[in-house]
Amino acid sequence: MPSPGPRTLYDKLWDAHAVAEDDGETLLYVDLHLLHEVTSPQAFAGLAAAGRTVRRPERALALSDHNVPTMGQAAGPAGVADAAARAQLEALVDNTRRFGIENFPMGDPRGGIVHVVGPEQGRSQPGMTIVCGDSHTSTHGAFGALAFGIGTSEVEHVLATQTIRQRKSRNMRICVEGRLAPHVHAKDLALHLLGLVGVDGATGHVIEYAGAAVRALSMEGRMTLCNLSIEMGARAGLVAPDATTFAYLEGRGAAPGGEAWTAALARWRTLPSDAEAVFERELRIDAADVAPMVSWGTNPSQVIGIDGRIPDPAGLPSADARDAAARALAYMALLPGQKIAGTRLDRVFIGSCTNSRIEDLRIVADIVRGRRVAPHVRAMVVPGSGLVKRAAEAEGIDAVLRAAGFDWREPGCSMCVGMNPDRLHPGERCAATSNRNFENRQGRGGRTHLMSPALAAASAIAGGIADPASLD
Ligand SMILES: CC(C)[C@H](C(=O)O)[C@@H](O)C(=O)O
Ligand code: SF4
Repeated sequence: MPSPGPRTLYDKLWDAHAVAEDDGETLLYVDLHLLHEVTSPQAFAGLAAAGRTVRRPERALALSDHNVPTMGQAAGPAGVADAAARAQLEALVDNTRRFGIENFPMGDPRGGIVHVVGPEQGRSQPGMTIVCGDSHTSTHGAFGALAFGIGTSEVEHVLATQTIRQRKSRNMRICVEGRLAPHVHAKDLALHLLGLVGVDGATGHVIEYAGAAVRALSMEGRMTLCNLSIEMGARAGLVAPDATTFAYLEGRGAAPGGEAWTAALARWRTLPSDAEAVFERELRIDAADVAPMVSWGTNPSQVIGIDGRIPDPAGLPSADARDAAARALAYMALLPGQKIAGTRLDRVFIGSCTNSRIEDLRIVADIVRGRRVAPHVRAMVVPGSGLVKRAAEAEGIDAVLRAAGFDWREPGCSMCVGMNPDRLHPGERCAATSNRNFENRQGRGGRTHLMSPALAAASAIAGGIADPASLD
């Protein structure tokens, strides 16, 4: 049932996919179902046990990313030492073969992190509904697609029916006017917004990012921004499709070609929110107020600018916030009032579905070219896909990184999450370009500071948390 009157981008996506209503819930048609090895084995097992088939196998794509080691991938799943990881990787190969789903297995050059590969292959397109058993599915909203994470039982439901039950969220718009300063990137904007909105401040909402500073972002930047929407509690993040979106998609594998491209463009141009559309919540910020950001705590809203000092829990408004901050500081081994810049690091991790695309790696290479990683730091760069890796190698980025002392790895989630051999040791402090700094996430007792690739690169060189401007 189309909503009456002017509609937002979200309303339009919703209306175009609603196939039935029941008791306040809507059954939405799913255009693209992305799968990975961790949240799909039970779904396939359930499907097989019920004697069901996959309704539209051509609308699914499977990737192996969380469990894969980032060295020696050519050996395939059989070469994975951890038995549980190996079983999940092998199950994905078997299940996709059995049900006729396209799969880029471990070691396939087209493979990599699901949220990097979908867009790269041209599978993620404006106007679509996209789901995956993974919270950071919000990334694909950068294309003007309604993209959100689902649970394993829902993965089974989508496999069987190509639909998903949903309750409609409220519309929220974040307008970012003006221009980001030099060395300030989409990641800084996302962390800045997290600091303002909080980790559950956007619960029950779908956020549309708008304004001149968002329009000026590349597709890579928009993906980084939408990726972190889930950390604010939002159901999804969205950017209206425009010339930047179309230029990124034109000629990409699965993107429409010829007359279908012209028809798609005409359709996609109708998607942006109507001028009179109403958003239940609006937030406006000036891009010039966004500093290079760093997290100091154990959730991604606990952030400060690179020139800032660690906050004093005693100054926080509620008992809960004071307790959370005190606990975070104890875990992170940081003191109130301490400057964040200069905090000594053991490790640097550049990668993850937040920041492992070619543009991210170019930024890193530009900063570290001709410099050396500090001797006490172990730094690694993990491209988001095999194709990002190849593109970087064709540009000589790998050579620049290796010469600076970085480890250059094969694609995967890697040290974003401790599900593969790339982990922090207890007590190690790491600058990371990923999206979650939860306790023990990068390895038991590991301490994570979230930041942009630019800051992570500068920090690797300086040996402690550093502003790239300090190297200029
Ligand atoms: C393993 C997976 C279910 C999880 C997610 O949903 O986000 C992971 O990708 C993460 O980033 O924590
Ligand atoms: S890179 Fe990290 S955040 Fe992204 S899907 Fe993998 S584990 Fe999740």
